[in-house]
Amino acid sequence: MYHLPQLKKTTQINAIAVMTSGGDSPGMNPAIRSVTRAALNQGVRVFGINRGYSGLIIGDIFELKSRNVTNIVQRGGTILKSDRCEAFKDPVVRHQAAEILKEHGIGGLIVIGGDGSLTGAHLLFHETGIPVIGLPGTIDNDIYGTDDTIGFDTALNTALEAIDKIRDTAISHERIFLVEVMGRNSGHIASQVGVACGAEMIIVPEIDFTLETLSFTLANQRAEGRGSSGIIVVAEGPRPGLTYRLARQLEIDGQTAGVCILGHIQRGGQPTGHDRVLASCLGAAAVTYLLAGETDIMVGIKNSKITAIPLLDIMEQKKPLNPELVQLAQLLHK
Ligand SMILES: Nc1ncnc2c1ncn2[C@@H]1O[C@H](COP(=O)(O)OP(=O)(O)OP(=O)(O)O)[C@@H](O)[C@H]1O
Ligand SMILES: O=P(O)(O)OC[C@H]1O[C@](O)(CO)[C@@H](O)[C@@H]1O
Ligand SMILES: [Mg+2]
Repeated sequence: MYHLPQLKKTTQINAIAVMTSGGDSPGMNPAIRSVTRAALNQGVRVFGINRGYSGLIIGDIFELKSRNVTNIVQRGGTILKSDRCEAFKDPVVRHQAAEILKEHGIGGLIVIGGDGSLTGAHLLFHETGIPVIGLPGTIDNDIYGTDDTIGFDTALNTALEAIDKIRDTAISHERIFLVEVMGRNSGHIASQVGVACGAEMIIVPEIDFTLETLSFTLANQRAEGRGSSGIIVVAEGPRPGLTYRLARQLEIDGQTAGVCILGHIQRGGQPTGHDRVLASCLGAAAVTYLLAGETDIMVGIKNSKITAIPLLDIMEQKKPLNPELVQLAQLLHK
């Protein structure tokens, strides 16, 4: 069980805002609920910002009452909606956003999102002085400084449910399937999904490869007689179409493989119990930190403890992938 921070309210903040930004993730709703109710219980007003930074810069802001977050703890997606907002990368626009927050009397902002969203939050504080607290809300689990992110566990289980079904067909028809999971810049989903589904091979952007060597390795594994069917988990990576390119290479080399792109199914659905508890604890902790005068931090999990990590670290450092998982999957498949 996580222990919540025991800090007293030391600021004069009497209104805060909350938003979700970047790709949605299952667990954003319980996080919004927790932030809202934790603040209201301390006599602090709460404002919801629609569509992340896109809503902030046009003042799409409304007051959240306790009833607005009723019955959302179990719901996927985000009641506040989410977006990617190119305009927020402009410092002039960030200054305009700060003015809008001040006009509403908002003394602090809680941003639930991925590494990009938290970078935006850091810059907003750094340039305008608006206190910000980040919450790690992304299925990618690619945020430096936290072992876990809200939505990762649900996405992992959604992918596994799909892959277990694909494996039934793979076994029946003695076929190989290349299954693409999300992760444009990181292989955290792929590596954990790969181990958990018993994949024959895991392909991630953090580990260099060429299509030719992958195809060659697979051909060798086949030659060693490692079963007539198989699942290869591929992280989508930065260039769209990787999984199809790999299938084509296999075909050139005389092998055949089916392709399944899991896509946005991984971002939807009811959050797991794990993600609901994580979101509820981190949401309440974010409010505690903000009202105690902390700013420019993300509230995350390190070694099973709730921890505050400077947003600057998140912006400057990349979370390393544990290559042992990729090797373990291969070892366990032998
Ligand atoms: N360097 C930056 N400066 C200012 N704002 C940024 C910056 N990077 C990202 N943002 C803001 O955060 C938004 C979301 O970022 P991004 O698309 O990287 O997703 P994310 O938050 O990392 O979530 P995920 O990767 O889970 O989809 C961007 O559209 C932009 O509004
Ligand atoms: O289709 P969209 O919304 O751009 O999202 C795709 C990206 O978002 C993520 O799913 C994270 O939310 C990445 O893994 C993926 O590359
Ligand atoms: Mg990201």
